[in-house]
Amino acid sequence: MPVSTVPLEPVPGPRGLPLLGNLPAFGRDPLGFLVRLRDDFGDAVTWSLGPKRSLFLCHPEHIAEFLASREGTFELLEIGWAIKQLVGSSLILSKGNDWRRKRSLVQPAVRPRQVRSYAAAMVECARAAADEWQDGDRIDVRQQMTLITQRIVVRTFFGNDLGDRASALGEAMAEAEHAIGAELRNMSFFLPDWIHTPGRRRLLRAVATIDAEVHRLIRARQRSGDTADRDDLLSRLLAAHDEEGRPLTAKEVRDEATTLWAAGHETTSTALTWIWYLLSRAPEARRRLTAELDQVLAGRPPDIDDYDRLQWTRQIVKEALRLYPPAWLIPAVARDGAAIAGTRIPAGTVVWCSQWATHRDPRWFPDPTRFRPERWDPEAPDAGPHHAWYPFGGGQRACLGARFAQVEAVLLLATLAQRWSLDAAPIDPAPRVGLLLQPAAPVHATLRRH
Ligand code: HEM
Repeated sequence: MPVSTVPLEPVPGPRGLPLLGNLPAFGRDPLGFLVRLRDDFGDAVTWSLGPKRSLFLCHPEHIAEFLASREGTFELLEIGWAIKQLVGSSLILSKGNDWRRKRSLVQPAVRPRQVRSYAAAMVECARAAADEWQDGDRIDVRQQMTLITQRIVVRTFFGNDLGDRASALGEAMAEAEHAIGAELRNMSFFLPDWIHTPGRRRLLRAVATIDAEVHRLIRARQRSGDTADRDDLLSRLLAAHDEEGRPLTAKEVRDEATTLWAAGHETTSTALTWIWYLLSRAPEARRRLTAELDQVLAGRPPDIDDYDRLQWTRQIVKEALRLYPPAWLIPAVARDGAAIAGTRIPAGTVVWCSQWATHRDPRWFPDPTRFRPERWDPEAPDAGPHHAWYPFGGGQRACLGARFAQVEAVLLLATLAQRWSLDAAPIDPAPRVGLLLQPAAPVHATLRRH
């Protein structure tokens, strides 16, 4: 585990209200609040979220050490009833040995070799969408990107088994995600579990549809017994065995597949929405993108071997993930013995770091609010220490789908930008805060065929 060489000297942050602490200020403008903590107080700021003592970390070395120690001296912050309904007891909510077992069983389904086998489906789904577009059409970018990432999930996770049930499952998933987002935004996660608001009832109905569909697919696969011959994610999960030879149960397979779906498609479609928005305002970056696609692909569709060759395309994705990281906050609760840079953190303290605050820190990224993919040029990098960029988190609990997501974003951008130019209308660049950082208003773009 990396141990920080930068001393940790926590200082008190802004004064808060009795009982509520800084919760109202945080609730009003979470992103602005965190940036003010960083600018006005420094690298390690204590503040309070209701009665809970919190510590906000801003220095990349402290953040790296914090992320790396989470499976030892920190534990997950409980995030409530709604997410549990969707993901059950999946690895994302598990701890200790249970988490280790599940992570090791799920990992093979998304490791780089496996992602290679999903790449063709990613490109096909993007091409199918690009075929449906018409010159001059005005599209809702997020809606279109979500449609494509949903199709990719359906294909790469379940093969072609879903048939015409794909849209029912997709709609149920979208409904469940919407209900969870609303629960977080309305702060209803503070309500006791037994209170079923209309939003919670909608969530339960959507989850019932998801359960029925996914269990139907699992039973069909188990009956046909052909998981070894198939390359989709569901087959990989059904074929996985732990060290003692135990497979995942059907319920565990359902929980992990649903988690990967939920964790994996809206994050990527959000990232792509920001990418198109940023490219619309960066003509030089677009020109370089077109030139790279012409030179590397010469009119043919991209494949997985192009991923490494599409250097500028990857830089665009990386820079967009810096400026608008879909996941923007990582909390964990200190246990006995927690320490960072040798300084003890009292048990029960909620420790936070925020990709938004670190990625926009001028010490690590000069001119931090500007979209400059060239800062990632391999010959002349102009970006801070390695850990100053962490859209996928870090340490043992780092995003399991980071490779999947990056390959998907690069191949989708290449496939679509090869044929289409998107001119997005300006919107307020400040994002809307929810589980993910979304554009505050729909991003509408006019399509122009190359
Ligand atoms: C741009 C897209 C994505 C972003 C920005 C993103 C970001 C993140 C972040 C920040 C975490 C928490 C990491 C930590 O606590 O250190 C995470 C966890 C996770 N992500 Fe992603 N993710 C993306 C795409 C995906 C995809 C495509 C999948 C699956 C196919 C996925 C599956 C997961 C899982 C399973 C976890 C939980 C890991 C664990 O607790 O052990 N993510 N992701």
